Amino acid sequence: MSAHLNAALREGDNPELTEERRKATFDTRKLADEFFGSHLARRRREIAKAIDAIPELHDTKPLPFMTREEKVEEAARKVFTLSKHITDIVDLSNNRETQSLNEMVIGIEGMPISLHFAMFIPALQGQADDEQKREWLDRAIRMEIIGTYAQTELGHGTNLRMLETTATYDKQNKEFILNSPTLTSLKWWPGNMGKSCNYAIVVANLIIDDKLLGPHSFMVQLRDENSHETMPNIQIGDIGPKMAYNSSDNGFLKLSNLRIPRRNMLMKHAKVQEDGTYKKPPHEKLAYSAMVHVRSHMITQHAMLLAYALSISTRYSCIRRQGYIDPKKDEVKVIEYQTQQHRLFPHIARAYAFAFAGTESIRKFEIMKRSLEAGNIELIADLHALTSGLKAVVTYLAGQGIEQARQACGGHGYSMASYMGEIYGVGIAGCTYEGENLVMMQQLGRYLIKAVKSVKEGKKPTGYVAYLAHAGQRHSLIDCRPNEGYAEHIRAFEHIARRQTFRAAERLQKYENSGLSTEQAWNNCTVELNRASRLHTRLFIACNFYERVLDVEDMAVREVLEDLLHLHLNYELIDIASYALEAKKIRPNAVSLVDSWEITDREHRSVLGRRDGHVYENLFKWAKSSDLNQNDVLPSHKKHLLPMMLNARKQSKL
Ligand SMILES: CCCCCCCCCC/C=C\CCCCCCCC(=O)SCCNC(=O)CCNC(=O)[C@H](O)C(C)(C)COP(=O)(O)OP(=O)(O)OC[C@H]1O[C@@H](n2cnc3c(N)ncnc32)[C@H](O)[C@@H]1OP(=O)(O)O
Ligand SMILES: Cc1cc2nc3c(=O)[nH]c(=O)nc-3n(C[C@H](O)[C@H](O)[C@H](O)COP(=O)(O)OP(=O)(O)OC[C@H]3O[C@@H](n4cnc5c(N)ncnc54)[C@H](O)[C@@H]3O)c2cc1C
Repeated sequence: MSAHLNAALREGDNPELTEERRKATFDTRKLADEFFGSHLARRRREIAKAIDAIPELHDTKPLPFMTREEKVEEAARKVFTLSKHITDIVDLSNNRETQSLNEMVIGIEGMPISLHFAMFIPALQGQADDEQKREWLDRAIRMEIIGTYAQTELGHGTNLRMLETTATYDKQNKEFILNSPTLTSLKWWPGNMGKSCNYAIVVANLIIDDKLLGPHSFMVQLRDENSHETMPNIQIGDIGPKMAYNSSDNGFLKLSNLRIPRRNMLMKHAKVQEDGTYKKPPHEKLAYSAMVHVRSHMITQHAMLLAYALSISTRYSCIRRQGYIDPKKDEVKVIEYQTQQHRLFPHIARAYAFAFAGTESIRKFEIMKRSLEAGNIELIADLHALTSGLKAVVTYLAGQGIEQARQACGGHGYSMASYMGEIYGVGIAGCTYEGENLVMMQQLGRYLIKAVKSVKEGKKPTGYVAYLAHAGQRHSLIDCRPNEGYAEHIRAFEHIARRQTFRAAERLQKYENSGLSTEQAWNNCTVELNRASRLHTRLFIACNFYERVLDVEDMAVREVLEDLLHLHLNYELIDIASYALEAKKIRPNAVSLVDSWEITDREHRSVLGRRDGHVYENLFKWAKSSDLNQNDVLPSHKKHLLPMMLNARKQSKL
């Protein structure tokens, strides 16, 4: 491809990176159109340009140099500034546009209205009836109120049925009385609940006439809308610093006989009438809709976190020279080492595969939402199974990829100048929030076991589990002939996933037949079941990648995506680094593959990943700007260490 077509080439860049960009065999803008979808790719460029023109939206100093209070304040300042411009910059109803704006301006460390957009609004959209939407949703969208989603408790998060917060209906006053009866029932973790929010959707166990009716959602006002002071009968605060996400004020909440009107229970599906008559929802798990919404959006978000880490380390690997391959020649760029390529390229392939899978999970969510609006609950189970598996596999593998990308930067990767520490901390939080990964795997496991049962009954499951009905078709890697095409790889993949799912199902059956209770038998098989879920999900990701590549029209882009697909399928199948052949093919395009993610320097917040490749001079600038360098001798040193040493010296002279 002729060099002038490469959109990432600029005058004055580090020549090491320019040399890489000149090798590109495709147009990075066209690949960006595939990665994000052409609409979002264009909008991201427009959003980045709009932000460039508003200096108040730029970082005042690098986030790693800020204290927690400064970070919280910086995020609040930016949210306030954004609120004046936001509707000129993005379409607020478009989650991915709004999310891109958030990542570019505020970054990944959290901000005071993350949960407001991620869960409070989606929960209202999914669970409030029309009258309730008129009362709260419009105000929430205009950001007159800020809300969060308060479900997890100090003692329980995963097992929702054991939540201890209660909402007892008082027929006489037509009110619910909310209580946190024990220490372990305190709400714990909800994002932005500590300091920022004035409302929360609180998930509590509904009790009517002493009858426990399970978790339901209630609108609770936490703080006065004018003074922002905590409301009576409520105790609230921040839970303290975390591994990452420290711009966010995750909080605790204690409710003591708090009375709220009957109509504060979200009543689109389940309803409580004035006389206390309870009407069940059409599907028991509709109250979990906000979680499914986030899970379906987490996949693209984690693909992006992986892309951040890989573009930092791939660019850096092309300006970092260390050691020799031929001792008679100059030191080489570390990207030339076979091990470096094996460390990075399979994860680059995964970042593309995850982004495509994420686009598909969002599409499926939208389809389910529309069909639910038409009164059809059939797609809920399929979507729950799909998003449970994807959420667990992608967050875990993205975490692994980010950590490999950090290690690929050597010592400088450990400095926060690389920003890898924060990307990793934020990435792996996804393994825990929205359902602990190994637990979510079991949710998919239940679905797979049902599919196996239906196959055994002679039925033919459709959709993502259709391949389970092809039992008996043996196909191992050894049957794969070179150049037989990707379909062969997919069939081998299907064989492995199917074999594992049947193995888990047979083991479960064996334990059940042996007289164990269903639950005990299940627990004895969960390692096998989770393996099946993992393989099923990785198969889904691979198939989706394959189908996606078939749709690409631009031949140069299609060719490089096929190289990545080939690498992905081999890597996934063999579960070890790919063959040298694929590595060699990817090598010339490595920088352009990451340039195609079009991550701006502002968004990256990484000295190592700078687009212009001028890393070393900027690392030195970074070091000079450290707070600790503002004084030659630190005040704390004068206070503690110096007296200690002086004292020690005095003692030795005595
Ligand atoms: C100005 C600038 C603007 C910028 C805006 C920016 C936008 C912001 C972006 C912010 C970005 C990032 C934010 C990050 C957000 C992080 C948020 C984190 C929030 C949270 O973590 S909230 C809490 C989440 N908690 C959980 O996930 C709990 C996990 N547990 C469960 O989900 C459940 O307990 C369970 C494990 C699923 C088990 O449930 P249960 O015991 O009820 O059910 P069973 O296991 O017995 O199964 C019975 C039956 O039900 C089916 N089922 C279960 N769940 C569902 C479901 N959700 N949908 C459908 N069906 C479900 C299950 O499959 C069984 O079916 P079967 O009987 O087998 O047929
Ligand atoms: C950054 C962050 C943000 C969060 N934001 C929010 C928020 O906004 N709102 C909110 O309500 N919550 C929030 N949470 C809480 C989060 O949703 C929970 O922590 C999460 O769902 C995991 O639940 P847990 O902490 O109870 O884990 P636990 O269930 O205690 O997990 C501990 C271990 O037990 C295992 N385990 C548990 N149950 C089973 C089982 N049935 N079978 C096998 N193994 C099992 C798990 O696999 C894990 O290894 C947040 C958490 C984090 C980290």
